[in-house]
Amino acid sequence: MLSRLNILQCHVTSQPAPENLLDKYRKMSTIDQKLMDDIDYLGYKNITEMFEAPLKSDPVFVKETHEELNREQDREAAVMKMKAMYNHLSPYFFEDMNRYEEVFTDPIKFNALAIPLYMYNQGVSTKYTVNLVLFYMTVLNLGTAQHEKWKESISTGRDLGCFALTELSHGSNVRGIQTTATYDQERDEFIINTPNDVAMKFWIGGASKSATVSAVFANLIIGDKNEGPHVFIVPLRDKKTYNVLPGIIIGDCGKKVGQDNIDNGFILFNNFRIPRENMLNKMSNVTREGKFETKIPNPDHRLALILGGISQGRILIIGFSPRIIGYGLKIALRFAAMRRQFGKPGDKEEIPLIEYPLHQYRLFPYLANIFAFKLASNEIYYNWNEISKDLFDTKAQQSIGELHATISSLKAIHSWTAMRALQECREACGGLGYSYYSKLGILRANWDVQQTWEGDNNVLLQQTAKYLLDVIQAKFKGKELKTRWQQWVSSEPVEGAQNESKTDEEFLQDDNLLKVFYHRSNLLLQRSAMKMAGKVSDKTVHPLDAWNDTQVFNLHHLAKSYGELFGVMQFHKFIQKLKSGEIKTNADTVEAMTLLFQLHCLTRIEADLGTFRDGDYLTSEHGDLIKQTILKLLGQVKRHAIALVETFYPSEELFDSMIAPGNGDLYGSIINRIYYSKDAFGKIKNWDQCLSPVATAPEATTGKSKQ
Ligand SMILES: Cc1cc2nc3c(=O)[nH]c(=O)nc-3n(C[C@H](O)[C@H](O)[C@H](O)COP(=O)(O)OP(=O)(O)OC[C@H]3O[C@@H](n4cnc5c(N)ncnc54)[C@H](O)[C@@H]3O)c2cc1C
Repeated sequence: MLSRLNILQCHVTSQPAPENLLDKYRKMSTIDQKLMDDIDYLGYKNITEMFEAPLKSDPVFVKETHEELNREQDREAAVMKMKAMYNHLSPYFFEDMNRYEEVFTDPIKFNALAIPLYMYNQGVSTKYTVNLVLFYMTVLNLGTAQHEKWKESISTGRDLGCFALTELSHGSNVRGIQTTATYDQERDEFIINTPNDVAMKFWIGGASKSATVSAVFANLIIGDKNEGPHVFIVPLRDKKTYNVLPGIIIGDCGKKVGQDNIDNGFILFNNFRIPRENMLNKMSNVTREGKFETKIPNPDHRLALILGGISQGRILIIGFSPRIIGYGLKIALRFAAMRRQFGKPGDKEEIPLIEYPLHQYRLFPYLANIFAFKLASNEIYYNWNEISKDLFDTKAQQSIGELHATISSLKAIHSWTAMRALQECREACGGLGYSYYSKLGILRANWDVQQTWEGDNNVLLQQTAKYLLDVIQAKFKGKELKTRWQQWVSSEPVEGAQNESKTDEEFLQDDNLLKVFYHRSNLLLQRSAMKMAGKVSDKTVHPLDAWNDTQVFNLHHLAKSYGELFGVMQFHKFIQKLKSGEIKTNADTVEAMTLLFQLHCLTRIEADLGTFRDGDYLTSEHGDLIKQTILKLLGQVKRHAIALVETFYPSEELFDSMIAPGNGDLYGSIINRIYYSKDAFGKIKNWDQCLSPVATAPEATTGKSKQ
């Protein structure tokens, strides 16, 4: 067998050194890194830097595309990496034990903390967040002083936590779960039980191999009364032997299509006993005498609050979506700058992909999305602390409801868009995008589940729609609701209204573009409300059927439009501050942001032109103007595209893609990586069986065939 060395010696580089196209495009614009950092880290870049240091220095964190592990090794590695991160971070946290709460309850700080691990490997980061956000935060939000020891054992790494809500037969419908926690007054214990196979806890991250303790959702049973789902801390494994405790069965959910380094498991409880103190009892409590006490008497409201307390996972998805799009785009746009295909006859060089309007149209709108999404998530992060401190205050339920409805819509819009963006980036890099070493496939496969967990997107949008209907109904009744973000809701009929701009210039004004989005959301909200009212007034129609029958083309569309409107509102606010000089930056950055704002609005309008044309709010001339302007904007954005993506996380040292090297040597990077990949020059293991004749093959006739 020819050794790698022989091959490399035989290899002759005959290509002249190509022009460094990446550098050429990079130098076309100067983007203000400080402003980009302000948007990204909201003043806490020092936290991000502290948490990325181990990724650069500890050899356990080799670059993802340089590892080719089987499933068990991959899972083992994920736990070890998580533990390594714990160890590296411990000095920061243990210097002041309040830091855990401070960082985990503040999404701005938590976002800054989580970015490095998340961009390094989504699976490792998930392991970390299941333990520290889902388990720890559940105890923090729903527990009391008696549960402090669990917070301590998780934060010191003496326990690994998991979060067990979903069952095999119930995910979105949490009320439908069947696991029970029955109070046994005689022994002052709860008996946790899985009544049948389909009620087994399923998909539980970390359960199958590593978690020692779980926050379990179960129906609280006292006597013969079911008080609905509550949360209980249930130990799972003996910490000396790591064996599953008697009375519990745990297994693995099998291979997944992404994040397969997480050991998702199923759990069955066979009358497993826990002390009464293990019930998280901030909202409801069971006394020694077996009396149920609750601060929130309405069981639906109670469950909503229990679930509301764990929305941190959702707000992380909202914030990570633009960052993952940024990673994908950094790969795809650098590639587009370096990769040439086709050219005019007689031209010496072929054309770089980034010059093609079609390529620009596929990728640049996602560049615009990034800013709309980052600004939208920042608005949520800023408001979260103030609103969530009243999470369990019944008087603050209007603002909690608004926050929840907005988060629900943004989680859906952002995670869906990120999924489409990663797919487009993959395709935009052609066959080389399909290579594992491009990293695009890894990002996409790992991202996919974000659309489903932390609340399925389509189900979450129903909650947004429900809130918006409540707002307009209150308006119709003349009630003034105190809202933060719903000033756009109008009870004046908008059906049949036309956009008021008189000229093309007026149409393209920032304020007018924002109005276009206001109009769409009002139109969809008023139509949905009318349709619902019509159905509900028909007493033969069950309210649930009325609700479901109003989803398609109405409520679902409305909830999505609100998420888009929210992003446009935040982007608009930001642009006004840039233009007025309230935010100071250089001319290139102002130009880039202004172009992207317009591109964002116009491509979103173009994608839903049918709705805007409905009732002639926009005319066909508007449609033409929008398309022509998009084309013009694409050409203008090109000059900023590479400079922009290069401001995004991660830095060069941690950036991991064979097809987007920062030095501009695309083909050198690919050849180098492929030549040195495992088994690049070997032959198939059972090669002798490849050529063994199939059982019924006739005798070899080579050389004897008739001519
Ligand atoms: C990799 C992975 C890890 C996970 N980790 C955990 C974990 O650690 N802990 C945990 O508790 N759970 C976990 N989950 C479970 C996850 O939260 C659920 O999968 C999610 O809530 C969706 O529930 P489901 O799978 O039962 O889907 P379903 O609720 O069955 O939904 C299936 C489809 O039906 C649609 N649908 C449902 N209801 C309606 C309706 N009323 N109207 C219209 N359409 C509807 C949904 O939009 C969806 O497309 C994990 C899941 C995965 C895949």
